[in-house]
Amino acid sequence: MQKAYEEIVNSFIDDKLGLSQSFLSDALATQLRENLRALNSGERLQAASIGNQAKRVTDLSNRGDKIYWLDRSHNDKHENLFFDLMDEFVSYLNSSCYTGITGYEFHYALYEKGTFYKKHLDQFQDNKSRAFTMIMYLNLDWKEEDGGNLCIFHENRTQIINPVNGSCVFFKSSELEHEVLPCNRQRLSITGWLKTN
Ligand SMILES: O=C(O)CCC(=O)C(=O)O
Ligand SMILES: [Fe+2]
Repeated sequence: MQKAYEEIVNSFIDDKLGLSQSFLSDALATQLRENLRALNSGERLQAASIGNQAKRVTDLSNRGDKIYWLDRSHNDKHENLFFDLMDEFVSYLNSSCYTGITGYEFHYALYEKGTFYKKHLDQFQDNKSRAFTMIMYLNLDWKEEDGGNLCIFHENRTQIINPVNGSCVFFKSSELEHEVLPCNRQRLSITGWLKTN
């Protein structure tokens, strides 16, 4: 995994946007995709909200994905393998880049056809604990006509990311505004935040 971690850190240093095309193994991506599909079939996903605590509201004009928080207490073998990978990545970041990450949170996200997430920043105004955003994609054979690109708004250009299976993006949650364009087919991912105190 060291190579994927280095790819992320090097592209983050160069460009504020860490990127690896092969962060999740095919086997783990397949298992997580199956988990997410099963949760969706069992109607376990919830409409995502915007805002924090008391200000939390569902607002489909801004955000149409459905989510489910991962947790080690689910005792799901594949979720736990995912957390093992995140623990390893956080140790790598803290030891090689002194990032001081003390926690994290991750949710599955499913965008049905026609849904999107308008331009936003991931850090809440009243809580700065989200230091880095990570997004990992679980979509096989994603094509241009499927839409659903992640647009990253840099100072003077927009970077377009395809939500390709196993790939990962990583950026500072307070820094880069971003948007998910409308999807023309179901779009699956895991999104999370690495936190500092
Ligand atoms: O799925 C993506 O590409 C981005 C998701 C996102 O911006 C978020 O959940 O905050
Ligand atoms: Fe976001």
